[in-house]
Amino acid sequence: MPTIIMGKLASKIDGSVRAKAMTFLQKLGVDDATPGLHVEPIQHSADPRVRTGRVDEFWRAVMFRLDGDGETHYVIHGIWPHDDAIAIARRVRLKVNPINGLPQIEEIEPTPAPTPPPARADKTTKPVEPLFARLGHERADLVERLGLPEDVVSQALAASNEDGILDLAQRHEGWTGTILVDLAAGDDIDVIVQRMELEKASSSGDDDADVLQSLKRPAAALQYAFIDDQEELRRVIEGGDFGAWRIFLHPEQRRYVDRSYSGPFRLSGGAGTGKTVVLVHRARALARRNPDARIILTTFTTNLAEALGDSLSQLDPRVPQAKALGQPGVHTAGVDALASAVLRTAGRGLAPAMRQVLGEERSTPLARTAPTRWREVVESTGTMLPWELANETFLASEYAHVVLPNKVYDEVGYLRVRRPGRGVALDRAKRRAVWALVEAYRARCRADGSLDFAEAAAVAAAHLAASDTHPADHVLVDEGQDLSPTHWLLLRAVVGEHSDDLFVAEDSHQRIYGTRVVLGRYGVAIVGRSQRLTLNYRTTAQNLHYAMTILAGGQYADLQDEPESTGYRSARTGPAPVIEIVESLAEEAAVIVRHVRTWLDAGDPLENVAVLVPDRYHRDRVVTAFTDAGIDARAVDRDRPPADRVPVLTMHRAKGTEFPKVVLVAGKPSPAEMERLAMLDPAERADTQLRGRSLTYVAATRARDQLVVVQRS
Ligand SMILES: Nc1ncnc2c1ncn2[C@@H]1O[C@H](COP(=O)(O)OP(=O)(O)OP(=O)(O)O)[C@@H](O)[C@H]1O
Repeated sequence: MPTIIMGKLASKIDGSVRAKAMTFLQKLGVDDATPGLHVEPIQHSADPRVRTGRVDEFWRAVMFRLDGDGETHYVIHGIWPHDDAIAIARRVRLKVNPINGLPQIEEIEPTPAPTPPPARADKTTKPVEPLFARLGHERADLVERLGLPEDVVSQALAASNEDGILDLAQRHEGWTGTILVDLAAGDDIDVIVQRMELEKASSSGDDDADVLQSLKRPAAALQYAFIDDQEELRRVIEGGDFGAWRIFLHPEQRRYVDRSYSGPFRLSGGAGTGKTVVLVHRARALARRNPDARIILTTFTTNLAEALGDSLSQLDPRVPQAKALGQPGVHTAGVDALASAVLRTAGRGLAPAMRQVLGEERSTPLARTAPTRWREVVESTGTMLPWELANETFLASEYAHVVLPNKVYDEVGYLRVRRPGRGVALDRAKRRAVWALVEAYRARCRADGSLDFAEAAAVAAAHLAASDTHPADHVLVDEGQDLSPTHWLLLRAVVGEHSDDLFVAEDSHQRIYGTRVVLGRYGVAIVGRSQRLTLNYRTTAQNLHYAMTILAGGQYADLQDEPESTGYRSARTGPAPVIEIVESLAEEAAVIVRHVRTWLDAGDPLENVAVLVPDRYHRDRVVTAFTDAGIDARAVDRDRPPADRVPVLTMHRAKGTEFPKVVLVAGKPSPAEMERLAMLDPAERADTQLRGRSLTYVAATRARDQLVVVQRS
């Protein structure tokens, strides 16, 4: 039975021919002599291995037949109308690049590349030096060390700016385009050689076997996928460009998916760099390696966990998804739901853990304390603390970062405990006063029997640690920057300390909940096992530049307390973001409706367009404005974004989503918020402001192609 190797170009077939292409490839994968397929060589072709096949009376597939490893393989190059297909089949040749060992398609009479318009002679300005010259990239290195084709190098060396290079990269799929993007970002040649695992190919004397070998190299996976079975074939064809993440992984992504680590591993990377894609692939890889393994895929919220579960099913519906914690397969759940599952299973056995963490028991540990409880306590309890400490932001954070992780349950314990990284120093008197408020808080919780979210995770962690049972073999965490200390204690207790125990994806620029955490303080020792992704797959270079300006100047640190770097690049270009300044809420609504209507009139389906707003108040106003304008829109809360309406989401809810076109309402803090900020201690205030910027960054990076930002003057 021939093996099908799908090229990325071939996976982007015209929608009208998908079903027929599927039937053709299915039959080819069973027997290439099946009547009707007409798999035929082409006379006078540049490559004797080239074949065409009949998809229907109009469409033909262009392929290369390789007979290596004792089997027949077909590399599917693309599907075109009959005459085009014959012309293409005559001039293409599949070979191994002698410098970098990767598969390369050469065109004997290449279609002339569009020549950039000549720079207008302007005597007043100096001619712009091309980008690669400015970056110090030289022809010899590009050709002889990276293996880039001569004609591509000539065009790259002539490009005056990043846009020119990105345009060129978009015309060259696979390793060529990826290397061009890296070069435009200023990467060193050696770094690229190492990252892409480029290496001269040694010849075995059998050309077909050599090409097959090159197709198996990690960087070849950017462009070619070996199809295991019919189900996989269907997913590649139906997924088209949007499904590329399922099949064509970057060699770096592939490495993080497959590699084994001796302990916790951390993968950082900006918005849209494919962290979630790595996690989902890794969950599948772990499940395939050991079908009995109990794998947890977790994140901060239930909505995000649902999206992870959906992605896993899209990647591979055959991966067993475990319904409950502790079962074999992949169990996907929000981290607070995991805590609740541990508490539920423990039942009456929880009492010792509650006493250990809180010094007391709670009657209904499955009930969660109202989030307003700290405010009620501050408002109803007299205290000598200054207002910058007697507020819910400081107290909730002190409780979650110091009191609970250290299992402090009396004043003596609190007077002694270390408070690293808390920013605000507390003398003895202030500590006593803080503890009095903690006692008041606990008394109220005792009265209604509930645990708050941070307590629930702490108690669940203590219970597991005491029982010395680990309900998981591998834990994969997304949005790690948002998890609180007791979440980490819980995850550390859920899985034993062994290889591939914890794999954490995070982006400190996207921390929008809670206070910064340093993992090493909660038993998660990453040391030396940490890497970063930098290639943004989602956002155009223009939108990415805009999003990065939101972060400029902010002091961000990662989960290992190191300054977070940026240096992200995008492989796509598009229009510059549009910034609209408005003076009133009414004008804001009118501008939003106008942009959305323009997109819809141009043929965008409703679900391609999303509006992101600061809060629920704005959200409901925007939905009403759409309804008044006769546009179907829907406020998205706990449910998934609808398929047939314009979704309107708060920026918090937008985390983990993406849309081709986005209107972002940047908002302005309300007077009440300004007042709340002014009351905070300077360290807490700076952190709250940093989170605000992160929220806008998260929202701006949800746009794939076009972004409109609406700001109040
Ligand atoms: N190898 C790939 N080929 C094509 N598309 C990819 C690839 N990897 C990721 N993508 C696409 O890039 C987009 C961003 O990926 P993903 O959501 O994994 O990024 P992320 O780093 O988790 O982003 P965020 O932090 O913003 O949530 C998605 O549309 C995904 O399908």
